[in-house]
Amino acid sequence: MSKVLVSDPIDQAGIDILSQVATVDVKTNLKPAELIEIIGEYDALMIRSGTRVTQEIIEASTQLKIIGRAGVGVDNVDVPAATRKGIVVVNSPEGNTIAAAEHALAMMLSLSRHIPDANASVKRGEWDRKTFVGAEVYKKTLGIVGLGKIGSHVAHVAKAMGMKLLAYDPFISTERAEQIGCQLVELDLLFQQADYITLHIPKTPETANLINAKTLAKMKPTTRIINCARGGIIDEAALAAAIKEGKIAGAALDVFDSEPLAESELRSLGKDIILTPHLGASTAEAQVNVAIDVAEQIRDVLLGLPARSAVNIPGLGPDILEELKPYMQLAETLGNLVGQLAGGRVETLNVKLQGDLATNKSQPLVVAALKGLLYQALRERVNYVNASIEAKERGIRVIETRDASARDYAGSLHLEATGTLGTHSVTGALLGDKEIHLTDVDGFPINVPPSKYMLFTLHRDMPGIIGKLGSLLGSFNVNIASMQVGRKIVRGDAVMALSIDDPLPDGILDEIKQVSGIRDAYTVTL
Ligand SMILES: NC(=O)C1=CN([C@@H]2O[C@H](COP(=O)(O)OP(=O)(O)OC[C@H]3O[C@@H](n4cnc5c(N)ncnc54)[C@H](O)[C@@H]3O)[C@@H](O)[C@H]2O)C=CC1
Ligand SMILES: O=C(O)CCC(=O)C(=O)O
Repeated sequence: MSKVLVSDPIDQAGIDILSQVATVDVKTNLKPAELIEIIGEYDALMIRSGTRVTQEIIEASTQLKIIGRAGVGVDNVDVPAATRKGIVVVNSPEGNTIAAAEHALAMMLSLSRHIPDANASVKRGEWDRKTFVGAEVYKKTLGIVGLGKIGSHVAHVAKAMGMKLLAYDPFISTERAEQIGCQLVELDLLFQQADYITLHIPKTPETANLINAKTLAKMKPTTRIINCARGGIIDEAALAAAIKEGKIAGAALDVFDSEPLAESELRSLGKDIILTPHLGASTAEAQVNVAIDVAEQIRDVLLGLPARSAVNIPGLGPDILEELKPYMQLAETLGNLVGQLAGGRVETLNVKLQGDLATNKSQPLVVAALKGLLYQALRERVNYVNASIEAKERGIRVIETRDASARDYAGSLHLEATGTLGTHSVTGALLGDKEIHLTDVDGFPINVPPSKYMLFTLHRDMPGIIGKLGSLLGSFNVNIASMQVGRKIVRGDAVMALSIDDPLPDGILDEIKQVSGIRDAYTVTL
């Protein structure tokens, strides 16, 4: 019989499902070394946010087939390490949506009416009606950052409370925002106008410290901020200072840079701040939902069936999966790349399956390309199951074509996306021992393996331009790992693809675009 380790508190409904097919051990509060010691015995691991599944733990496993996260965020799992070992990672993308949205709304109202402090004062035996005069949310402006599942539900309820809704989400179309009753605006305008700001975004390099001293300075002295998304999106020291100095009115936080929250200035801000210990998903209903959702997937995978919300490996039959697996990664990488070249708000994605890939069996590659395209917006929350639905909800038109006659490589994939930065295309194939290569960018032939940080330029093919770009990057201490130029005719237009060792520091892209002969420049992180 298979063995499942449950290392965080999980609702009994989940344990009951697992027990149908496996011996279940519930061992919570394990230290990393203890988990490493015992993980070799288990076929499946079920967690919430308390267990950090590091590369070391994954490497110590010998028969682990699946890691199930009873919740949304899989940021406590080293997903790439699991993928390398062929371990499926699943989550419950929607099981706690309502719980988290309601927590954010409860935080907004509690903060406005000082409920936690008023309650504490009555319980101390006081009757103070002056200190706790609050503010109404009716007719106030709510700025929603991140209009995904939770942000949309918050919008729905806030609208019913008579609030005016502004939203910022670079991956959502204006039409979709309007359907939800929100006006899509730029972030600065939202910061300037909102009376309440609620965050519903993943923590990514782009969103880390999004609320900082500079952005706090743009807000009104009456603004209140709610964060039930992820710690680290707010610079906590800057937030504490802004509240203390009266630059904003207050904040309600459920998540923190480091959890549990240690010594912190945030604790000393009285009624202007509410702190809860990551309770967004902690409702009886959500815990039953996520436990059942994830336990069912673990049960299915242990029975050899596909998982419905796999974050990393699709739920395909083993023979198809074996054949397509290397191409799935190619499709995801190209989707991620073309999405960034086209700008966040992609309207159309053309996927052309070429050569040996021009068959019906390759259809999952279209889904993989969409998963890659949506990665910048949804991170680990996009999977092979929800990618098409998420794309549809975002108004992305997907056009799929096949060309068996394209024979430059055995099989290749051509993606073209139209977004805020115009129309861009990339082609890729697998070379040698299945290494991914970009073979074309915007119609210019190249041959480079993609790397984590890349810079692309469209320029005139003329003497000295490569040197100028190299010196400019050197002056900012940016190290070039490799560089290749693709051109169709000598001294015509050309594309340069550079792999760089680190992300491009802020502001350099604009300087690159000023270099004479360079028409455009794009930077991507893969
Ligand atoms: N406090 C808690 O217990 C819980 C917290 N969460 C967290 O709440 C957050 C939102 O979750 P969902 O709504 O389910 O996710 P979702 O994936 O449905 O929505 C996230 C939205 O953020 C947008 N986004 C991505 N990058 C952005 C950026 N740079 N600026 C603005 N928008 C951006 C995406 O386009 C997407 O629409 C996640 O961080 C999740 O981990 C979720 C459940 C419980
Ligand atoms: O498991 C929990 O309580 C945390 C929920 C959460 O943050 C998530 O699902 O992303």
